[in-house]
Amino acid sequence: MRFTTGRPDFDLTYDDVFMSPTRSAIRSRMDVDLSSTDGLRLPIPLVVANMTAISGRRMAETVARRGGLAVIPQDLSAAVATRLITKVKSAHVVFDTPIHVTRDTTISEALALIPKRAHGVAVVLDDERRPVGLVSPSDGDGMDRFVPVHELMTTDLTVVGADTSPKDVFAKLTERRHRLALATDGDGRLVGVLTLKGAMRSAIYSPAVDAAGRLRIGAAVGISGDVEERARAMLDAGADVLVLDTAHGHQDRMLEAIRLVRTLRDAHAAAGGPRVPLVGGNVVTAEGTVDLIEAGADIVKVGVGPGAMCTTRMQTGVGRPQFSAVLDCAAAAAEMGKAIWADGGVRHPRDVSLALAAGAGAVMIGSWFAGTYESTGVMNVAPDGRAYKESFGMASARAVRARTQEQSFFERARAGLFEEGISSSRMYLDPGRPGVEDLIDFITSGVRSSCTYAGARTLKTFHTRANVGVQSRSGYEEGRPLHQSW
Ligand SMILES: NC(=O)C1=CN([C@@H]2O[C@H](COP(=O)(O)OP(=O)(O)OC[C@H]3O[C@@H](n4cnc5c(N)ncnc54)[C@H](OP(=O)(O)O)[C@@H]3O)[C@@H](O)[C@H]2O)C=CC1
Ligand SMILES: Nc1nc2c(ncn2[C@@H]2O[C@H](COP(=O)(O)O)[C@@H](O)[C@H]2O)c(=O)[nH]1
Repeated sequence: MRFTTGRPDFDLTYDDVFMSPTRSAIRSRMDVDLSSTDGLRLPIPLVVANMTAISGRRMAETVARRGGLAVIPQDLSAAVATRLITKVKSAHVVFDTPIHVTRDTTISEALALIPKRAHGVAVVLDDERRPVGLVSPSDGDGMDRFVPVHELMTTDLTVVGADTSPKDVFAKLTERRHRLALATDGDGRLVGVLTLKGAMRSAIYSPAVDAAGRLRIGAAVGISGDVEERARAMLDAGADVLVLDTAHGHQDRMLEAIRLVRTLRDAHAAAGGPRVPLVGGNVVTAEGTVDLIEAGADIVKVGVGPGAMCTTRMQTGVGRPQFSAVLDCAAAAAEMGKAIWADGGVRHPRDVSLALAAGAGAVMIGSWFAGTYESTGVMNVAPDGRAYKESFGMASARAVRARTQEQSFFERARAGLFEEGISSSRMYLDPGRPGVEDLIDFITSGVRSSCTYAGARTLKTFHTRANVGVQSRSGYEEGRPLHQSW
């Protein structure tokens, strides 16, 4: 990456910079290879932040099917995290996990379940798990809430074999003018569902899979509890990446934790398990990056204070504008043959492109994904009718209270003093992009386009070719669309 007019002597946020187009030989945006350059070779360079309000089973499955990776938070008990990893590992790599109900489920129960997934229906199963109907929210219009679904379900179904290709599913749905196909096994039992849009996406995206062809998932390990026990449990559960995560990653406890987990990971690999990459963070300096890599991190997580739930900078004055932090840490990691994740502060597709231009191997996103069907929260409806989910920071009073449940009253009260995140925020679902896959489409199409403007077929080349300028506030404002006349 180069600065058009030289690097300024102050640090830069994503908003402070823009990219100039350069001559390109790339004929189509679809010719761009979006594989991550962090050593994980994820088909798309997106990672879901290990935040309790965001990253759970549904998020992990859905994002991995489109080629990204979700990291489950450290605050889940080892037993819950293990069950979650097992479920993601047994999920189908193409078909979405269905919402299913029985014939006698009431419409009100079905309606409560449907918003948990983006496909917008519940499949009605018989006692043998064979599909017999579909219910969608409109089926409940004007109906008594206690009516069993078999009285109002649709029975005109498109059923395909679980080995049908996404393109064939798309063709069949188009021919039948249906929106959703049900995939069944040889005994007619439900395996999964695929919408028309899902079939199109499955033909475009490749899933992020492990050596055995199962969906990939990462797990976070905090540094305050029993690091060894937690890391061992996550390795045994089959996590594909371990993320050692704390606010101030450039501290001795983090370095000790990385060394310890590296030893466990190496023993796990020597015993025939995979060599699970270790991620450590968060830091914002080249020195921090070097120290974490020397301790054994394969990837360093970069970002202090840019997050949407974050009060660190206001509370402490500490942090660093994220574009410069990513640029310096990525350069330091690259010199050691390693990579970084740009973590936090992403609000538009352009921010992802700029982080990749600055050298990030992948980009971690939290709050933006909180306002989707797949985040862990319960769907709420505001008085104005807009759907939203509640999100909160991992260093908020709410998260600290949950994390310290086992500790004494004194320790809990003391921990509560160090609040560095917000405990409640409304993340509205974008009616045009209510699912995380809609946001992934939005982001990856933006990044594909950025790459072709830079004449780059891969993200490695994009980093080399990106031509970055520094802009004024009005330069940034000029680029914002206007939804009404001025
Ligand atoms: N990227 C970011 O900007 C930030 C991210 N977070 C996220 O919040 C979650 C919780 O992190 P965290 O609060 O570190 O909790 P942890 O449970 O990881 O505990 C942090 C440990 O480090 C010690 N510590 C020393 N200095 C600091 C410091 N400046 N800030 C925090 N801890 C310090 C703490 O001891 P003691 O309590 O005795 O001081 C504690 O033992 C993580 O997921 C983290 O990524 C939190 C804040 C900023
Ligand atoms: N200072 C704080 N940072 C937090 C907190 N919870 C999470 N985080 C960090 O934010 C990113 C995600 O950023 P986003 O802009 O995409 O939401 C996450 O990975 C953490 O590093 C917090 O309570 N305080």
